[in-house]
Amino acid sequence: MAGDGGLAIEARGVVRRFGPVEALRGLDITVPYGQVTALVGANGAGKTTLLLILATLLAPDAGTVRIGGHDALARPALARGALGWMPDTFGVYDQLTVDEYLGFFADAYGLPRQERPRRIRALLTLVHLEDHLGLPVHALSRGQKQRLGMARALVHRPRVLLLDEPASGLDPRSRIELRDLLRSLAADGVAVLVSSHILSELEEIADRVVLVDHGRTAGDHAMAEIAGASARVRWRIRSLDPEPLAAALDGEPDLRWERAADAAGGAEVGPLTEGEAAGLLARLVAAGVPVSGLAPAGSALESAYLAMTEDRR
Ligand SMILES: Nc1ncnc2c1ncn2[C@@H]1O[C@H](COP(=O)(O)OP(=O)(O)OP(=O)(O)O)[C@@H](O)[C@H]1O
Repeated sequence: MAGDGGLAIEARGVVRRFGPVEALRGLDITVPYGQVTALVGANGAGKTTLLLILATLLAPDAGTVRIGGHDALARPALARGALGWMPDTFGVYDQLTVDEYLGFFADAYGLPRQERPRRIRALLTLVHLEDHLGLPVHALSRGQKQRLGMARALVHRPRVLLLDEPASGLDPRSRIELRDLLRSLAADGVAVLVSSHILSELEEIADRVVLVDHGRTAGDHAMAEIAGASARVRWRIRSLDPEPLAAALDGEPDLRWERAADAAGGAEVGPLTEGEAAGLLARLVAAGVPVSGLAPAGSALESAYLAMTEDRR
């Protein structure tokens, strides 16, 4: 349970093959309670395979998996009771109404009958689908189905939440709401493990980032370490006149830079820390370059991801 200092997820040496493809090659991961942990990695790195194994929906060929303190391979039913799972594709049951759908899962998880209507209403309110009570699931848009999937994952108040690409079909407002929901679940002690390719969004949601590469864990970092002032990121510099900027950047020893591709002109430099960028800015201004802007280019997590995966391509 949350607060006992135990780990929500602890998987060691997980191997999974699909014929000749070794999707997971001895992967290790630990996920604490009360935090949002992001799972990132290239297409085919093994994220979905890992999430399916953690959700007890796919058996590994080797390794150990503990979910909420339960051995997920020996006692999958106990692990399932502790976890909520939101896959990247919405399942079947399209003919049910929204409340029948949630009622079905409430039944499956053994929620007391008298508690059910209140729980379903609370969940629909939580994901802003309260006006859709009684509507058939197939009448929902993709983003609305995704929000219903989130409600489904939370039906039994799990302490461990596994989400595969939860934001992919969501509009901007729903994304912000999802972010707030995940943060508040983590604040309540829930362990959230979320995979996504939208790194700029993960940067705002996650406390930790686990990088999966070719079926193994290739990095495990606190977000503060990646996105804090000491993190090295790329910077965009704008200048009223691009030529003196280019000349000054050419004169900087060891600086990596290239001209920015957009119409506004300017350059992209780095990766540099905030302090190094400030020093560069001071030198450019002192050299008379008409600098009109300096800002991080893209998200810090994107920069860190590119740096971490650079020599693995
Ligand atoms: N059912 C399957 N049958 C055969 N190969 C599979 C199966 N599922 C996954 N794989 C292979 O295992 C590897 C890992 O796939 P997985 O879906 O876990 O990657 P991913 O990191 O989730 O990728 P993406 O970011 O594209 O969703 C890939 O090479 C994939 O082709």
